[in-house]
Amino acid sequence: MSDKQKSLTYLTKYLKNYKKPILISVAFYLIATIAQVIAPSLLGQAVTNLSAFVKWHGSLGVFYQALAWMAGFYAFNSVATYIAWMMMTRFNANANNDMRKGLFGKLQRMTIRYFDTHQDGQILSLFNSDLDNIFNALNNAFFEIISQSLLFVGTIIVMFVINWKLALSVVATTPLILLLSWIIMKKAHVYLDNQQDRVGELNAYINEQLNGENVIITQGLRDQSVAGFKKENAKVREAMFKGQFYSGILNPLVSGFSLLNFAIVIATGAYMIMTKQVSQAAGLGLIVTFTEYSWTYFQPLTQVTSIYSMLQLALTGARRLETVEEQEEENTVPDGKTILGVNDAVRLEDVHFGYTPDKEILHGVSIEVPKGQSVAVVGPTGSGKTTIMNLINRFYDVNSGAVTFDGVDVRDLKLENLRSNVGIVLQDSVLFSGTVADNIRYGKPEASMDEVIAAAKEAQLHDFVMTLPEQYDTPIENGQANFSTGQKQLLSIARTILVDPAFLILDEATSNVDTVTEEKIQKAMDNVIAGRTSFVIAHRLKTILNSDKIVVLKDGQVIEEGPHADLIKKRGFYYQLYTSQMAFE
Ligand SMILES: Nc1ncnc2c1ncn2[C@@H]1O[C@H](COP(=O)(O)OP(=O)(O)OP(=O)(O)O)[C@@H](O)[C@H]1O
Repeated sequence: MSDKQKSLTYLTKYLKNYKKPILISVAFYLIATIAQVIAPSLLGQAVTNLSAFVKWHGSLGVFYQALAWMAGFYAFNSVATYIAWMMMTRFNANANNDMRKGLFGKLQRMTIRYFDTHQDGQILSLFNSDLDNIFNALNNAFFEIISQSLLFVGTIIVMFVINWKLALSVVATTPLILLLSWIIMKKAHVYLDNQQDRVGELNAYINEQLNGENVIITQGLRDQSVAGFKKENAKVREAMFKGQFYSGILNPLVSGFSLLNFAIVIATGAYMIMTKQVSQAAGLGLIVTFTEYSWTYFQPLTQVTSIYSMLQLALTGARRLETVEEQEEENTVPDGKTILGVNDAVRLEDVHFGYTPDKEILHGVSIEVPKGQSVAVVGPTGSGKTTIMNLINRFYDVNSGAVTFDGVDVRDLKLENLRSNVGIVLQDSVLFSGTVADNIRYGKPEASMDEVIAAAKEAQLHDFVMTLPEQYDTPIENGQANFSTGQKQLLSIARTILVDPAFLILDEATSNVDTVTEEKIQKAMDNVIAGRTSFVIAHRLKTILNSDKIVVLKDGQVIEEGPHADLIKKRGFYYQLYTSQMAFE
């Protein structure tokens, strides 16, 4: 699909529900245009009558009558335009609302791959730049184009009906204008597209730097961060300048041509009077009428060129949003099977997987986590531990082999059913706005306060919550500053305990917390693991000594497995890992 088709597909999709208000507004614009197009001919009549009066001293009745009609038509034009504008503003707000909802909903259905490969800032700019551009264009440009097109066509028809020679003189320069506009618009289109892409990149940079502010400050990287910003900002400035420059020169160009046309119209009218094609009075009337028409005729051209950049930015936005709409969604397997807990085992069976086709990360990994047992996976950084978690939870699909729950391939399970059976405690726990209790209840909103407190106790969080000013009703402050990393992880464990998943994945993170918190986390983890089928990604071997089985992963392959004591006896890779870690404890 071409870029233009993409933009139109997107806009049609969201605007087609508003056919009725659009048609009514167009109808009112049509009425307004008819009034606006007729008014100048009345002005001409008035002038003809006035000049006849000056010459022959007849009656001024027609003059006053024409003036009154003209005022009436202009008033009618204002009222109809006002009604059309009101309807359009309302429908635009609703359509933009639909687009925002559509985008957010779509993002919620996207695959993890999309979020892994797109920066937050780029995604945010869809909301705060692209949708805004569409809103502005719909409000200020879309209907302007409709009304101006109607005015344009109407003016041409009326001009040719009144006097074809003068009508020709008005439209004489149009082919040249259209050719020049086409050339300039093509150039502007490229630069305006570029402008939006650069704005997206700048947003992504700002977002990344703000997220990494702690590191920037502690590592003394502020100058570097500002230098990076200046570089990205300069790209935006350059793209904006070029985009606005090319789209901006259209307007003065067309305005220049419209002035030239006044001269052409007056000269043609004067020529017609001098060559006696028309009487002096009628000729003067025609000149006044056609200078007015010349203005009305050029108005759409100047208007459209002045809003061109706005329109183009909206089309670019629509294209970028349509690209998002086309993205692959998570396959929810609506007709899939369901399981009720884990009754046998969760298995990885000869799994091969790579995030990209050219780089395989897991090379035939097989792991079995029998019901009720805790299996830990250890291995050097980058060996593929987190990748296994991503496959079990079906964030990604295997290239070959299978991940099975009680023998059922996860790809055959309803996604909702799979996720409801799996609970994950991540290293980086996220708290949402709301109270502490709301956050513990996150996965089970209907949980009673007693259940919340019991989960918090089991997760070793209760004592800390009792020290907070409003205890379980304490709001999570912006930026979650009232919670430390360790406390956030305890809260995340409490959340998981409350949901009571059949299968648990723990991405253990005891590395950057103090020893007291570390002990608490350890205790909470032991509590949450007890009696549950679980898979623990271990970074510190001390924490997994009691696991039923330890799987050692290296370069995407299982090289050893068994209980801690057996692996130590074996004196292989695990033994080396363990002894080197213990030396630092
Ligand atoms: N979203 C991704 N896209 C592409 N490659 C990825 C992605 N996530 C991880 N990788 C790559 O896959 C490999 C395994 O990464 P993974 O995160 O599974 O390792 P890990 O054992 O969990 O490491 P760590 O102990 O540091 O967390 C690495 O080479 C990593 O660069």
